[in-house]
Amino acid sequence: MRMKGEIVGYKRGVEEEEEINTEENQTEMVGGGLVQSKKTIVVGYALTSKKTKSFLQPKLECLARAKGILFVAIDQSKPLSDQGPFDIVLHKLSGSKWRRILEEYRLTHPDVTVLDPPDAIQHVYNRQYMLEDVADLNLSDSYGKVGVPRQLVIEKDSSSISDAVSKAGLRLPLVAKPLAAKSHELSLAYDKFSLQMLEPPLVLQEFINHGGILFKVYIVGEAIKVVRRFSLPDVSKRELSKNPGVFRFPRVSCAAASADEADLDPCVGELPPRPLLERLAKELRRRLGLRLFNLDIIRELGTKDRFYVIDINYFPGYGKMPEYEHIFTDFLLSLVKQR
Ligand SMILES: Nc1ncnc2c1ncn2[C@@H]1O[C@H](COP(=O)(O)OP(=O)(O)OP(=O)(O)O)[C@@H](O)[C@H]1O
Ligand SMILES: O=P(O)(O)O[C@H]1[C@H](OP(=O)(O)O)[C@@H](OP(=O)(O)O)[C@@H](O)[C@@H](O)[C@@H]1OP(=O)(O)O
Ligand SMILES: [Mg+2]
Ligand SMILES: [Mg+2]
Repeated sequence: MRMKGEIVGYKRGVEEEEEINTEENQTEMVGGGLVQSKKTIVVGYALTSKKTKSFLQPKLECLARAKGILFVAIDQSKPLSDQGPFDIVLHKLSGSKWRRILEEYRLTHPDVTVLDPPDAIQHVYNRQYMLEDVADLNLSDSYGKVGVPRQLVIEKDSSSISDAVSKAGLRLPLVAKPLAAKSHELSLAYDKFSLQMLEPPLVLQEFINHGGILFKVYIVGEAIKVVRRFSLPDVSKRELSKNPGVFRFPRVSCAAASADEADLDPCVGELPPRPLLERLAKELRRRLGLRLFNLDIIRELGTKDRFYVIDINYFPGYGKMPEYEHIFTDFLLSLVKQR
């Protein structure tokens, strides 16, 4: 058991350090310098080794330590309640066994913040439901309109896809995405005949021309950070008629380079209006019950303010988000303050 974990003797004056207003927070003068002893915030993490490497970079751990936050790896071979005690549990692991462990832990440790609830994460791991809340929200104000592309779920039977597409009135080209959001093999279908080559279960989504630029909107609690990435290029009517077939992309988004420094047509590269994103993020945080996620948003080509959310990812690659170490540590501190 951790005895009221404390960092003792930490010298103030580190630029990034912030005051933590907890009762345990004490300061005292020692040897002429202001030395602080305060409660350490212990964050247990259960992440894949890939995620640990990309997320838990030295710059994050260093700044966290300076702010009194300690990251501790969760040992999956031991009972969770025998570890810690944690103030926060950060996780992104798959499997029903892990989900059950976490659910039980949440019930027996209501004072620990589990980021995020397993059920809420499962909801966005299925592309059938992932965008439902965005569609229901139907956000439209003076800053713009946010929707989702029309889509159709195909559970099985590839021979029926063409009929289902006609019946639903979906327009080609269509993006075919595996139903499981953690699978990233995408296809672009240019003609109806080729649709039978696709392998269900999948969602078929209308492809929206967007000038080849995508906005990644990273959300960390109340904080929002937007970056530009290169995306799939537009498909012209001419191309559509001349190139029948299905084009497969093993992992489109992974290869997508940052477009923040690119010389872009302002009509394409201009970031979505901040107030619109603030409203969208606030609503989705509440409706999805998540605090750590990102949205892939595109602007329909030829429009100024018609946006589509095409993907939502739980605990995305924050290591690629500018200033993530500041944003993330501030967020962790705010969680403890709120309590
Ligand atoms: N409806 C659409 N219209 C236009 N382009 C799209 C559409 N859906 C997907 N794309 C393009 O395909 C890429 C991958 O799609 P999506 O983001 O849904 O896949 P993903 O594998 O879940 O990505 P990530 O790695 O972000 O989780 C997008 O980044 C975008 O370039
Ligand atoms: O690996 P990366 O750092 O690129 O992060 C990606 C992350 O992979 P990881 O969490 O498994 O590492 C993906 O998660 P899964 O779909 O596999 O759950 C997904 O969230 C992507 O959207 C992230 O890319 P980003 O959207 O931030 O560009
Ligand atoms: Mg994506
Ligand atoms: Mg995704």
